[in-house]
Amino acid sequence: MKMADLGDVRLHYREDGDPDGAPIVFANSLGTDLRLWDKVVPLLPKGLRIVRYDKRGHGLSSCPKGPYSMGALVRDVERLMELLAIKDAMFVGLSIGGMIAQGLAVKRLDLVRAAVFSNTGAKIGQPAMWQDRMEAVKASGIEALADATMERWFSKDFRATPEVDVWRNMMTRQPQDGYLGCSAAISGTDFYTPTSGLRLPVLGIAGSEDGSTPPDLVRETADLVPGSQFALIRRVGHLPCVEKPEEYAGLLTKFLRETGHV
Ligand SMILES: O=C(O)CC1=CCC(=O)O1
Repeated sequence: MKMADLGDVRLHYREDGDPDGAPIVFANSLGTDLRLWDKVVPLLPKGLRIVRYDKRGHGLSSCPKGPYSMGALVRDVERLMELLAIKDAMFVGLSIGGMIAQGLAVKRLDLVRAAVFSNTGAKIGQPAMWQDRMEAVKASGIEALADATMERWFSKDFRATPEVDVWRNMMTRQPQDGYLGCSAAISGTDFYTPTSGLRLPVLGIAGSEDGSTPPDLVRETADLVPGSQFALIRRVGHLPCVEKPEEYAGLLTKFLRETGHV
């Protein structure tokens, strides 16, 4: 376990693979921590430097007082990558992690050589929806959102398995202030214009049963970047890396090869 002290925040991160290999950085979604990628990491090609981290207010990272801005979330990973001397990475971001990927690529193309916009959007939901969600959490805790969230995160088949409780517990055990802080950041983000200016290899990944960022939104977001690719994983919800890790890792491996990372 490693902790990066970035001044106003301490980020928990983990490195796997070859420290001298081509870097791939993973950013996870609202209500999850870096274990989101546990099933995918062992399926990636050997020889990569694999870095994942808990964004502020999540997992084992510190939880500064909110609300957070998307700019702060982007700055956190920018500073983490600088600290770890990582450049030219493949950046894989899921949901809010995919927003962080867009923001980081816009700001620091030297850090991001290629990006995966997984189950994300240039804009996710409407401010009124996020306001309702934040009020429900303030009134009754994250638990109040858990049942509806599992329906967005997972397909019907997966929800019938006992594993769904693992992810439900992960969500409900995130710090409430971290969940609220990141919700505020999503609510305030509209990347349509900046993402349209990006010029780098992009792969959009969507889940056919994603109740949070439906395939059309992911495709529309990837399409903002000329030459981007799009892949649909069938019979999965918002977290395809959990439901179909082999297919997900297969898409990443193909993209890593095409972009010269392996
Ligand atoms: O909770 C959800 O609906 C899923 C989600 C939206 C943004 C994010 O990061 O996760």
